[in-house]
Amino acid sequence: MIQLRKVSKSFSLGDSQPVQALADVDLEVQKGEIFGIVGRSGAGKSTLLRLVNGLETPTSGEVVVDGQVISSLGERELRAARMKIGMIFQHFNLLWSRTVRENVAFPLEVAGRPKQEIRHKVDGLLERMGLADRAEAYPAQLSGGQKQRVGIARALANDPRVLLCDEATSALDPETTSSILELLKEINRDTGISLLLITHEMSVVQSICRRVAVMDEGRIVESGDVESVFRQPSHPLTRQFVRQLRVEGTGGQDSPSHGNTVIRCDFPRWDQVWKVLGPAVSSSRVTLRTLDGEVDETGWISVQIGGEPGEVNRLLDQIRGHVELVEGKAHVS
Ligand SMILES: Nc1ncnc2c1ncn2[C@@H]1O[C@H](COP(=O)(O)OP(=O)(O)OP(=O)(O)O)[C@@H](O)[C@H]1O
Repeated sequence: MIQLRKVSKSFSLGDSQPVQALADVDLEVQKGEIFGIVGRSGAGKSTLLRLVNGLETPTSGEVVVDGQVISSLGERELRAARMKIGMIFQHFNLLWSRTVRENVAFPLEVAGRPKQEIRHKVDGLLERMGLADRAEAYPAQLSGGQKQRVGIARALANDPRVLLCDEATSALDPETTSSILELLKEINRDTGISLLLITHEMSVVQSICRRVAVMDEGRIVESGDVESVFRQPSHPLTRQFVRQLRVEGTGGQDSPSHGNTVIRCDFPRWDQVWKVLGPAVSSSRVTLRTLDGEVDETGWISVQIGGEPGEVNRLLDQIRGHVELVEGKAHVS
């Protein structure tokens, strides 16, 4: 569905040396898959997304979306192609002077759809996003999670084939992050839309992606199935990311449901962490935050579990199936 073939992008800044944001990137996102790209700040993730929706053109190489070479389309064709590529953002990018309904209607108005069709479509999307009763509210009157739901509804308005997610949960607390990720999973399941998301949070990748690519200095340094990459990370940067397994919360101000459950896990080897916690996290709506410890150095990590109490208990029950869990301590032998 999305292909990058030998894509490089450099930016020239006056007389200084050009900045190489992407170098020789090959990437393929299949139809209906959820693909994650992780990397530190400046790795080139946003540039990659901007190339996919045609906001940037590559210095060399080719970007193909749904069979169309995005990088060589004329202005009018590009506008039409962009309608089939939805995008959601970390800071939502909503129109603040428009109501929820008007925000979602906006891309349909731009596409010149008839009024009646717009009304019908927007009603359906608001219903689907659980926002029907907030249709006449303004973005400033909504919570972060609700704002992102408006962003998602707006991105889906023209029935795109691809949804690009730019750090879509980075500004949200752990519980809201879980609900937004769950919603994205459902949308992917129900519509078969392909999702390409960029994030610096491995927990996001762990929760919803099937495959992942790790970027560093404009290059993809490792990629593959999430499970195998997490189990046996080969690049030092990937190891660092996997080791973190960290959810950046809201500046340490945890909601009550994110702060109550802390377990210390004794792991003889790093790969056990993924083996035990990975499947449990994938099948429940929880987030994990590593508080302390390094498996390689201390032999344990302490993990704070966030989410609804029922979901947290479900995760603990699943862990119990694999490890001995005694008074907040899990042992793997
Ligand atoms: N329009 C631009 N002009 C000049 N340099 C740019 C431009 N856009 C990006 N860059 C440079 O390209 C490199 C990659 O930036 P990019 O924003 O793609 O990284 P990123 O991984 O998304 O980082 P972050 O997570 O901080 O957003 C950086 O060195 C950045 O300064």
